[in-house]
Amino acid sequence: MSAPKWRIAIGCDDAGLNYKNKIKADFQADDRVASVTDVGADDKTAYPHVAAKAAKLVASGQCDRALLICGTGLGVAISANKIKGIRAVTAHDSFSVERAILSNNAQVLCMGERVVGLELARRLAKEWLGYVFDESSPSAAKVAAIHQYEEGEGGLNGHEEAPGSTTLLREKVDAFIIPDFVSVPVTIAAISTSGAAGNIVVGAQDCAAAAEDFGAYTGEVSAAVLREVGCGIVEVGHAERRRLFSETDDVTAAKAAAAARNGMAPLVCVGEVAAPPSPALPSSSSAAGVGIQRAAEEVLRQVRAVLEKLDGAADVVLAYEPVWAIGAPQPASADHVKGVVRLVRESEVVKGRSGRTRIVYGGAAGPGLWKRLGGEVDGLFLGRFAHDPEQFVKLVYEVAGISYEG
Ligand SMILES: O=C[C@H](O)COP(=O)(O)O
Repeated sequence: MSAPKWRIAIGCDDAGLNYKNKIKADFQADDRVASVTDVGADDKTAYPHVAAKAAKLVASGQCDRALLICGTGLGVAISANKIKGIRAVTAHDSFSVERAILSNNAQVLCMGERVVGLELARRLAKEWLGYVFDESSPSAAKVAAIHQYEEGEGGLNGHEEAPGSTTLLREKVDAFIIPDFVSVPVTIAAISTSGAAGNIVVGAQDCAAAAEDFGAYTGEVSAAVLREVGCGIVEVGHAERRRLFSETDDVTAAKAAAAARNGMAPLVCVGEVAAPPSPALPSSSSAAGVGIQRAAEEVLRQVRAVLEKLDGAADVVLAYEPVWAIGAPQPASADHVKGVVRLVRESEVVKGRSGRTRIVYGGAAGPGLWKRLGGEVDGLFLGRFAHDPEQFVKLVYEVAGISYEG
């Protein structure tokens, strides 16, 4: 995955003003930092208010992390931790700063101007930018357990988790929702204050194709802006964009690159236009084999066009959506999907990447399909079946392999 660029909130009380200003200037000059939002204070604002303001920016997804300075680094941590979803720690040594991210995925680091020297504080803040929590590490389940307690769902006997808990779901499934542009901020806000906080990534259905993130592109919504409001994924090249808005593979590639350079996963839609000659026939039949081969050739042309222009280290999700199956009563046959996905996965353009490449299936995807696909795809891309919230939740359970008890 390409190195993230952090959107940082920074704040202090009157006892931390000097360090805050110095570290703020360091952040502004650091190319690992996308933005610095100074929540104050340079007056007598009491630390709880400053800390809560910064923590809320993180909880809402407007910032990725916060750095808070007061006299000891204690009051600001206590206050920030009162905001739901926030893990704030006080740390004044290199090891603790590292573990705050790698073990605890703490989004807020607090330091005390009366405790630590300025140069050490600056060095620790610099080191802090270099750590990224690994969601696949053993620490992820423990961080999820913290969240679970926050939700008042400590689990059976206060220690174990009930089957089907959100912690288990989170370990097994990466879920995302991509509403229309106007609904993106409200969706992010709703999720960040719900029991699903941290479990569902919000994204957008499109972004601008411009090579620059800022400029005179009236009416366009840039990937930079989407990242700023808290998006984590951007869909590009949906069949409707291609058909109704004449979007080419080049345009799709430019949009995918824009998403990736802004730290979001491009969700690249690809799929053959025409239905295979005999989709009902088993894959062993030559007609079905020809259908798979033809579809894979068309799909691979689209995949190559995007991946060849994308940073090989960027994470990407390929949504294989046969155009003829979108909005259809039934999805493509499992044999067809598996055959095409296999050929895409085995292609040089995919195998040669160092970033994670996940392939999901879309097009009338609904209940029962996941099992039929036998683990050969990495997920489902839901359309109509996700419009009903209960159905969506049921399908997430189905993919997680956990029984749904409603
Ligand atoms: O954007 C969603 C997909 O195109 C699939 O839609 P669908 O599941 O309703 O066929």
